[in-house]
Amino acid sequence: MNRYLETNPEFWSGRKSGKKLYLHEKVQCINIERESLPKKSKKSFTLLSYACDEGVKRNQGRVGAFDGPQAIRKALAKLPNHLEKSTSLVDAGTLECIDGKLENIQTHLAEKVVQLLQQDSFPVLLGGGHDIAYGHYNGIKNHLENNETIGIINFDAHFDLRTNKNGNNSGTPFFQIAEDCKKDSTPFNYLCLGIRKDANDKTLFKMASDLGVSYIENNTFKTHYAKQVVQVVLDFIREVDHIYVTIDLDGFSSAYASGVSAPSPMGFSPDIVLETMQMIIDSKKLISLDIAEMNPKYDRDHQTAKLAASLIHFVIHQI
Ligand SMILES: N=CN[C@@H](CCC(=O)O)C(=O)O
Ligand SMILES: [Mn+2]
Ligand SMILES: [Mn+2]
Repeated sequence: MNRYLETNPEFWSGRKSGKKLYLHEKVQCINIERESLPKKSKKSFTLLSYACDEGVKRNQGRVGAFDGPQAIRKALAKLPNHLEKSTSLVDAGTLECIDGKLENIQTHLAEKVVQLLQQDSFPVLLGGGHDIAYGHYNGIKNHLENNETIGIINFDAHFDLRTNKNGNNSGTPFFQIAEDCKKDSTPFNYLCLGIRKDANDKTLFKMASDLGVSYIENNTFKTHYAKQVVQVVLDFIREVDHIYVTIDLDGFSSAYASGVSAPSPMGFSPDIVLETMQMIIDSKKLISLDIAEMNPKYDRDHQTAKLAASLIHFVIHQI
């Protein structure tokens, strides 16, 4: 069984201004099984949590990502609110995987994503293992018309193109999407930014090459090589109708993000991620976002949760 829980507004706490100066004062907690999202807002962002580390466990990783969404929410609550009054920020609650039935929660997540997109809200999904991506992508796909194309941009140290012949896990989501694309005769548009040669074996590089995956390795995914990065990203964006962005926190250097299952000592830095995100936002094609692999158990001084919160803060204020 997996279950849906609405968020207790008390989870959103911080400095009190009485003037909505902070996000905890701006956010509205809604039970999306029973209520609709606010209607009159010009822009709308909806946070939805995926509390699940079953995929990490199956992939032999360090568990703890179940508590990731709550750690991000706590950090986000304290950040200042610069959103327009007419913009809504909703916390639509949490899907919890409590019985190990990962495949069910991915289906449930896809249904919820459809629901948010149909109400014209921009989904911000909080993970949870990177298996969040399979449910998330399916929600976007089910919402769109058949002929509309989706480009996936994954900020990650890993391709996550492992086969799911023994079940879905945090290392298989993009392989599964590629297989579905083959079945549906639709293109598989996948760009990975920050791939580590020391964290993906030869079979994964071969799989990426066989599937026509575009990627930039972590030694080039730096502001120093901004020109090259811009070229690759813009070329990718041009070819698709919509962009789904997924940020695996383990792509960041562990100097910034220790709180993950599989840390990257020589991962990327926040500045190149922000530059790339700005480009994606400017394209007006960004349809949905998730942040995956947050694992508070290994976080130092809440730095990873704060980094995740700052990334979300950036996106919701730049769109
Ligand atoms: N989502 C993470 N996937 C990585 C984990 C790597 C590791 O455990 O070291 C992967 O399967 O490649
Ligand atoms: Mn990763
Ligand atoms: Mn990943």
